[in-house]
Amino acid sequence: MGKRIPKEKWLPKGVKELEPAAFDVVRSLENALVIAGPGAGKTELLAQRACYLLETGLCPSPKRILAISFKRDAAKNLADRVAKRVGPELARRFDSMTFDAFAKSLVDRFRLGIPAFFCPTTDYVIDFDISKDARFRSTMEEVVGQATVLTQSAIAQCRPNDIYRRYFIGYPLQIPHPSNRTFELNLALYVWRRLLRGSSKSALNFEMIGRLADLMLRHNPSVLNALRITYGFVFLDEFQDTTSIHYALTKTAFKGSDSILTAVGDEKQKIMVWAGALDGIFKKFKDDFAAKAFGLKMNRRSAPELVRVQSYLINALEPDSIPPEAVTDGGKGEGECRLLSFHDHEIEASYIANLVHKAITVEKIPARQICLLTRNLPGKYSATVGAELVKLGISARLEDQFQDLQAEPAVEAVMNLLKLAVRKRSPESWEQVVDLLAGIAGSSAEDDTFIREMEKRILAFRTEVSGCLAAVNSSAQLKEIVNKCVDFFGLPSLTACFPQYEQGTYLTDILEKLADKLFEAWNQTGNWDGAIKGFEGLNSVPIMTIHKSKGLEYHTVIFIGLEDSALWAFRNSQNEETCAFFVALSRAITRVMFTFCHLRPNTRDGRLSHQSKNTITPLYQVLQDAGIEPESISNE
Ligand SMILES: Nc1ncnc2c1ncn2[C@@H]1O[C@H](COP(=O)(O)OP(=O)(O)OP(=O)(O)O)[C@@H](O)[C@H]1O
Repeated sequence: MGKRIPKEKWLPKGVKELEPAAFDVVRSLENALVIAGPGAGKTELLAQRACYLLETGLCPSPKRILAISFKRDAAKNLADRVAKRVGPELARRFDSMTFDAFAKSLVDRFRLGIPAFFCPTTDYVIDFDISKDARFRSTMEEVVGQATVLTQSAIAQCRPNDIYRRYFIGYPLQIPHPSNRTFELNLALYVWRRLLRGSSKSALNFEMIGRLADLMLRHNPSVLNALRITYGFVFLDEFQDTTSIHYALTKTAFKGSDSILTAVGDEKQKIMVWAGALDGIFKKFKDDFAAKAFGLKMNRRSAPELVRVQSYLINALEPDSIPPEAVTDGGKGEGECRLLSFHDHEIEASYIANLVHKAITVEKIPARQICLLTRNLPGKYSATVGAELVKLGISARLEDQFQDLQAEPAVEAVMNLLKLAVRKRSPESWEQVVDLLAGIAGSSAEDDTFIREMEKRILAFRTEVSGCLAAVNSSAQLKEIVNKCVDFFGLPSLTACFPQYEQGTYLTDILEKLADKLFEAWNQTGNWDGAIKGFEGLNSVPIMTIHKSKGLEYHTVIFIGLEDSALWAFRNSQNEETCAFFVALSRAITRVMFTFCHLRPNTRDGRLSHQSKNTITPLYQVLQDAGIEPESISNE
């Protein structure tokens, strides 16, 4: 175990300095709310704070830190940053997960503490479609006749979305149910019951799981107490996107406790309103948790020119806010923002492909650092560019199929073993495998006897897997090897370390996906090293939606389709589409481009359609105010 660092001697890790306000938050022992713009270092601040609390002993064993993020890759990213800095032993007390994973872990571990009416079966299935209109209507129809009031005609009068919004999302579950139930509440309770008990396995979505976790905590003071004692510190990243369900759970879990909460967020990046992000969440948090507010003024991500352009948009979104300051000696260059206008998507594709090619071959920017962004439907918007890139020998891939998968700890564990089997040297994988084995054995990765024993095991296993990989010629065979890797750690041990794998078929599903994707990559490259790199996307240009790009950053960002039809929900300079545009703009470190095509295949039937930019004129206006004029690019 490393030595404790005295509080006054502790210094930030891996960065030269922190803004004074950020340093104050890192060392704060009261609830805090950090509101700051993109690239201000909010996530970094949380990572530093975790190091501070763990290394100085302010979060002493067995106390833990709970960090909640919105996306699995963001949670993993934060966990990795902390582990790298404090080492595996201290990092074991840093639990970084999504809200959904947190709620699910509570439901899975304390399922029997959920009052009987709402208690799901152990093997419940996750069903993302429950709330879809037609599906919810048919579940409503399935409860016809279960109570005298539940007649077909009465149910037909109810709108599925209203019932779902009011009683699945908006209504804190209660036991006993109020006696003066309205018809709608009655119906909703029967629908809950149907989903919980209608077949041998309950069907739940994550919103329902959030509600059940909240209910369980409200009914089990001992579990609530244990949770509060365990988590002395709680971090909430991307707090602007907190939904009513997430917030209710946060309040039930930690309001009035001794746990110290740190929330960080940016109202201008609020792009989850469609998913239920709460209005006025910062004020609610400040009031409910008596949190002290902090602001950060730097933008440490983007080059000065980009920070300058961003400040015009910030002014449109939040006229009263103070413009951010750029870091000028950050080695990012001056920065470049361009607005490109094309006659059609083919000219656009060839221009972008050439530009990406030049960036990779001449400027030596890694493909992974060049991101193609779209508002929605990235497969459709990037299809022509993708084909052009292939012609130039550049691989590009849709990240949505990989992002979550790669963030899974089981996938990381298996990939580390495969890397050891395929590559002569892979010190990072070696270290991570040893750390995981040490975690499983409850041993120390610095214990010599343990290390020697593990080395022998790993070396023998690596030889065995290496032989198996050489003989693979089907995805089924690869699945067997993947399972072998899981057995190497031991399934029960792995699930004990990562309780998310205890319930249902989740682990099997992700391991199957891993084997399929890896096999696909092997088919493309013909060798296992290439397949691993292909799976990890190390040599591919990532393609994703703005939502998937949250929290990420790239040297170059190319946003395809700054058009009315892509940003169809745009209403004014302060609505969610403007925030989405802001997120896109602020992902770039050095260079950002937005494209417009007069003719582009529409996303419904692929026919060429005329595109307009009338509704989103205010966005163009902001760019123009910043001095960014459209460049008309013709076919050369
Ligand atoms: N104190 C610092 N010194 C140097 N670099 C920093 C510092 N803080 C953050 N960074 C770097 O700046 C970039 C942005 O940091 P981070 O992702 O934490 O910002 P953020 O505020 O969470 O951004 P966003 O809200 O846009 O996702 C990262 O590359 C990070 O490593």
